[in-house]
Amino acid sequence: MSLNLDTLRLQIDSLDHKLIALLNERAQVSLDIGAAKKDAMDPQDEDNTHVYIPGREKQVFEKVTRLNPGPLAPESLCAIYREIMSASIALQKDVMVAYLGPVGSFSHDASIKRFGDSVQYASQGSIADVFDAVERGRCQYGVVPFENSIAGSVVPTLDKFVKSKVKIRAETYLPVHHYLLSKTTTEAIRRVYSHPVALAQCQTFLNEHLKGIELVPCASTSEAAQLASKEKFAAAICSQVCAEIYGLDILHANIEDQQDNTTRFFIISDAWDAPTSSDKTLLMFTVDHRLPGALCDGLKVFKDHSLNLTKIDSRPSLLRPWHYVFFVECAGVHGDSEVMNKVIAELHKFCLDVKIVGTYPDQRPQDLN
Ligand SMILES: O=C(O)C(=O)C[C@]1(C(=O)O)C=C[C@@H](O)C=C1
Repeated sequence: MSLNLDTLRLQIDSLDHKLIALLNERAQVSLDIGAAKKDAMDPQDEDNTHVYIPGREKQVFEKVTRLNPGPLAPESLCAIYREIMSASIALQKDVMVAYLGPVGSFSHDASIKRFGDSVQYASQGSIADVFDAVERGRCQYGVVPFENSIAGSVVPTLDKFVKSKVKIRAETYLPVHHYLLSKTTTEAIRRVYSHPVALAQCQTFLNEHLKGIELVPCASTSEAAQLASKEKFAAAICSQVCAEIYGLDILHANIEDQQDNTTRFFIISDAWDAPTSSDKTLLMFTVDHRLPGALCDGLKVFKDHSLNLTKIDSRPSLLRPWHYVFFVECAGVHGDSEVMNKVIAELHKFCLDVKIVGTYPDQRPQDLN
């Protein structure tokens, strides 16, 4: 038995030898890719080289899943590759990612799942601060929540897109499970902290277990946990990891109204990336309310080009009173394509302030496609 175990461990040692050599060989190629990317840039602009290529990463994950003969679970192999590519990014360039913090927020989780452990992260106090960090160049990438499957659009993110110059470079979907954390018992809670979008996802639970208790909106779910940890009779609705980070007890698990609760995040930056085999594009335009049927005419442009709409929303324009900005996302088209150029030109006939907010590889989970 013990001889067998020793022999098997020798086999693992020998395989690790080969794995380490191969991983470093891959890392060397990645460094060469980094140098090639820099070479392709204007020397004045080298600092703006993009090392994070979401379309290429999607291809790598698809390839790895396809090639996997087992017994490794596909999720395990993808997690390993997440870290391989994270290290690859860090070798090519120091990358800083802004997220809505503090640590333990769902934005933090989404960021780590997207960029891995080898890049650096900068916690921000609000969604607006994430946009600012990217716009001012303090961070090359930022991660912001865009919409939730129960609570709908995240309004501060939509409103920032109206004024900001940042572009959407990638999207990512995160399954979201909420926990009620506290230092006291459910019966003794006097106040519940959380992000308004998280509170909206737990209406049924709150009505059943904490009816009439004061609900305090916060900038993030992890800030809620931080605040609850400083009070004796407070609780937070947040992620499970906040229990350990902020020293709170788990009183109730999975308290969201629907178990398939999912939040979509955008990775924002100063530029989007080249087309892939399957992209989506988010556009924004203002409708001239003096023209009857202007919105209808605007939407017909997408129909005329056989573009499937995957999201539509509107917000007050913030630039002109009683004008509305419409956000329209369409699938199967890249922002730099000829079709999109035609769509933009036609939209200009009925709409004001037409702009592409971003274009990114379609990352919808299989069951949403
Ligand atoms: O293909 C590239 O452009 C790379 O930089 C290589 C690589 C990888 O390690 O596979 C690393 C980072 C990118 O986000 C995508 C892929």
